[in-house]
Amino acid sequence: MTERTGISRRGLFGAAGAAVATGVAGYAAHSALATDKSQASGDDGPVEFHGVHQAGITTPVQDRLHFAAFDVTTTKREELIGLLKEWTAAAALLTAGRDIGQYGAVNGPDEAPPEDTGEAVGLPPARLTITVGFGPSLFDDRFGLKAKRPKALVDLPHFIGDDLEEARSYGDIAVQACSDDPQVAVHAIRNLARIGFGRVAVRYSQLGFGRTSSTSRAQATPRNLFGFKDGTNNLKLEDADKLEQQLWVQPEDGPEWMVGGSYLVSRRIRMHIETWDRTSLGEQEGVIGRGKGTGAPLGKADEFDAIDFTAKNSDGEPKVPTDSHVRLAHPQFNNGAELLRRGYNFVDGSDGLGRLDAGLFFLAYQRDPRKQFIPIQTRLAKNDKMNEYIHHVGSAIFACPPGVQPGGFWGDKLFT
Ligand SMILES: C=CC1=C(C)c2cc3[nH]c(cc4nc(cc5[nH]c(cc1n2)c(C)c5CCC(=O)O)C(CCC(=O)O)=C4C)c(C)c3C=C
Ligand SMILES: [Fe+2]
Repeated sequence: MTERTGISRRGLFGAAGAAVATGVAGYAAHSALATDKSQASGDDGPVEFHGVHQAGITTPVQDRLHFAAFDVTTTKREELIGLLKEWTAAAALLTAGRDIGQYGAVNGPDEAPPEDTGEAVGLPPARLTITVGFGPSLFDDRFGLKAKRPKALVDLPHFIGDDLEEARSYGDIAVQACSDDPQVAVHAIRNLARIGFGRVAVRYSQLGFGRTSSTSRAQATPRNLFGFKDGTNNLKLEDADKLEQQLWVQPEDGPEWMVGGSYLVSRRIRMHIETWDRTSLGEQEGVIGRGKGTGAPLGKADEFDAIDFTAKNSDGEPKVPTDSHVRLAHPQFNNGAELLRRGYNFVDGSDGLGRLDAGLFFLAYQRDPRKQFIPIQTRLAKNDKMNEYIHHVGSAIFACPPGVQPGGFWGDKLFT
């Protein structure tokens, strides 16, 4: 497997490039870029790629997303394994803020296409994480993986109101690239797709421009396109015990190759923001079950106050309505089940009917979707008042293996 030989995008002009005579002028031009920090904001450093768990799950949610689902087009198991090895090597470089390949974007021979597409030259790592998952369809007969399919990797049932588009659903392999810089996230997916040419094809991809949750108490809670704080009662990386209970696959769960991994459910959810925007503030708050300004549970003052489901208004009705989103999704009414949500807002142009194609690309990680996403969504699909303003148009589920150890590759234990 390729070692970390890639060229630093910011210190592009050191020893590695000196041996290559071509493109010397290019070095100077990019060197100027490399010292220009104007494109960076906040902590623009790298996130460690290797570890017990994959990065990009509990990592404090970055601002931008490029998500892609791939269909595997080769039928050869060895080619699939080769691809995962190449992807892993490339991802270790990309997340470190380095060009991929030996020569990167601008140091290779004139006669060949550059190994790296180049649009991230001069940009910092911008906390890029790349997270991979395997869909149920990868465990069909093609690659001898049938017996290795985890029991928890179920085909999601049809939920009431589902209006799924095949072309925006499912997929053999998911790649979630998150970064604080949209160009860095897009560069990652583009280069992985390019490496995969002839072995995988992009089935669909989704850009997300604003995070809709926080996965750390150090992060402020962002707002979704309904204008509400989203992610208040999310699983947070500081809650180590809860993460073992609710997020990471445990040895007793099996299969062995998934221990330390997690299951990802993605849902492309259209939000009818034009209708929402004509709805009164009181109605909006009743739909969510929280105040729009503070994010506090109805009847409470602070965002992080506990929700009191027994509190009543003077008319005897619950302050947090029985059909409100937070009531129906709360662990108290779902057998204790929780999710680690790290979804993103999207606006993908308009729908031809005078409405924005806007919504939430919902991403939720969990230990077992049979006990978490499926029962929660079943409840929401039946009773959630929010259903008047949303509909689900894309859906997928993936088994995300544990983290990669140095010298290993994504899903290596699956293929042993
Ligand atoms: C099946 C799981 C969920 C889907 C699908 C979902 C869609 C969805 N949610 C919002 C906005 C908010 N959700 C909030 C809380 C919340 N949502 C879920 C699950 C799903 N949401 C859970 C488990 C929770 C936490 C409930 C709790 O424990 O209190 C909130 C409130 C703030 C917060 O706690 O995060 C908002 C706002 C939208 C707009 C949406 C689909 C478009
Ligand atoms: Fe929600």
